[in-house]
Amino acid sequence: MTYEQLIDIRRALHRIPELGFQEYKTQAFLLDYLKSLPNERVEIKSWKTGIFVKINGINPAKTIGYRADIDGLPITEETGFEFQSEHIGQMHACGHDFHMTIALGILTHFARNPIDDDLLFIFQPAEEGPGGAEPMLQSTEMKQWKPDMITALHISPDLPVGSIATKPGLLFANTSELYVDLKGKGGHAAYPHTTQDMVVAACSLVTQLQSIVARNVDPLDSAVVTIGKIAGGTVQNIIAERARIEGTIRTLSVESMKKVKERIEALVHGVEIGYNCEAVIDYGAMYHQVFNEEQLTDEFIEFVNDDPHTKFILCKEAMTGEDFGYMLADIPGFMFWLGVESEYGLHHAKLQPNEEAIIKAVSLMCNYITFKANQG
Ligand SMILES: CC(=O)N[C@@H](CCC[C@H](N)C(=O)O)C(=O)O
Repeated sequence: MTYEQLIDIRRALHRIPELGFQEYKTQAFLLDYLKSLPNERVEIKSWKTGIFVKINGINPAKTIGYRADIDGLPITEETGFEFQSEHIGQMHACGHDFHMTIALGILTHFARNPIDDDLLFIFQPAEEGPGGAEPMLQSTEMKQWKPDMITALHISPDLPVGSIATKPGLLFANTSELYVDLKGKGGHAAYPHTTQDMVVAACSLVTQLQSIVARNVDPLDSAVVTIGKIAGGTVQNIIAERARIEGTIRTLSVESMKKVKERIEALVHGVEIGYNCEAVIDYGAMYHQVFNEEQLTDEFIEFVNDDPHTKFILCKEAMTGEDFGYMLADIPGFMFWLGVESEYGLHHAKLQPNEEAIIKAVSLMCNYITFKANQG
């Protein structure tokens, strides 16, 4: 595929971001493109709003897997691009338009130039939530076509174009969403003594939650408790009967996740008593940590280091979450960052990843997959 074709695909996908398990237009776009490929060796199976694509090898000894996530985020885009999102309130602000385009670029190369091994491309819905990797892993399609190794990339706005970063072992954190619904007794703004104000209770809870990382987690360990949304009340002169906070928890170990949740539960219970209200906690979706298999990752690092067009950066683990962690817990493989240098970061309305990174990633991964297939 040419540079221009890749850019056209990325921009077309960028226009139509959709939230988890609602990726209907995205799936239709991908299927349309896939059907245009030489079909002697290509098998396609839709799974919910995702897709499995198998490219049958000439003399397969193994199956190499490659996963791309396909969902967008509930953010109103502010890039001002001519190809800006057509879906108000939704944006590819985590680079999944890049991820899909790169996967299509690699896949197209091997559909036209088959190699010995079988290849499995996975276009996975709902990475941002509630999680598509785990159910896809359990699907009959995956059981039938299960790869022997698997890889995936994520764009990194912090790194320069032409660079790749990863590390063996732990790369991304364990995650859990967090929702707390508070219910008290609302009433007239002028009679607070007859009510239990859930705006005040929610604000107090958010402040108290900050003490968990500061005072309950070992400073040499790491954790994140972020509240991304707080909502409550109706108008300025009614005391709120209900409030809701929404957040996410990140830890580097399963034990720390357990401890952080215990502290959250204790603080929420304290708010129930202190503010005379009812509280319900829901942990929503939880993601397994991303843990890179050592041998394959070391080999990939060596491969990248030998590539004169790519700079390798050994990175630290990040508090990002990725449900690709479920696939890596079952199939040997690794994940890595792709440098796309953007002034604005992931999950920002002005994220502007540099498109030059797309063709570089396609070329690197075509070479890597060929190298793996040549190992027999
Ligand atoms: C790569 C990335 O940004 N992933 C998301 C995964 C979100 C998981 C879940 N919805 C949560 O918020 O816990 C991330 O925010 O790290």
